Amino acid sequence: MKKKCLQNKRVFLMNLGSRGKKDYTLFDAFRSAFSGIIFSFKTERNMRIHLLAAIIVIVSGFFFSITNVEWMVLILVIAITIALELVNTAIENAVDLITAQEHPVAKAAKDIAAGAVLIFCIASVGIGLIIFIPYIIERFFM
Ligand SMILES: Nc1ncnc2c1ncn2[C@@H]1O[C@H](COP(=O)(O)OP(=O)(O)OP(=O)(O)O)[C@@H](O)[C@H]1O
Repeated sequence: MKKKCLQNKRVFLMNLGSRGKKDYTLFDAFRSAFSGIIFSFKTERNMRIHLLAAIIVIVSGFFFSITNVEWMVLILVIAITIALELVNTAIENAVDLITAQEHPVAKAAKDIAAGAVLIFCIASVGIGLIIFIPYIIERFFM
């Protein structure tokens, strides 16, 4: 999958060169951004896990009728998690483009990017617990 996307990217860049940068419209930019998001969902298992977690959190938000401020926090947390995973995917692809060989610097780059996602995921779980535990206690234990 990654190889095919890399091939597509090379073909795209070659075509772009012949069309000229000016022909790259705002619509093209949005399309590229969406194809990046779809690429990440197709190639990254973690991204699909984030999506599943986001769906569970959103359904729980409706179930417990959380407040507007809590919705804003959750939306922000979901968006940042997915955005970080997208950056992580971009770094992984950039590293793979630079070297197909095992290299300690390539490992460090990928591990650090993954670490950034992990840190925010841990914070997200904490935020989720702070928001939902009082609702769970009120609904099921009182
Ligand atoms: N070129 C490389 N040289 C050395 N180690 C590498 C290299 N490529 C990947 N690794 C190691 O393998 C791990 C997994 O890399 P991979 O590119 O498969 O990402 P991934 O499975 O999508 O990772 P993640 O789940 O962390 O997003 C990296 O975190 C790194 O430790």
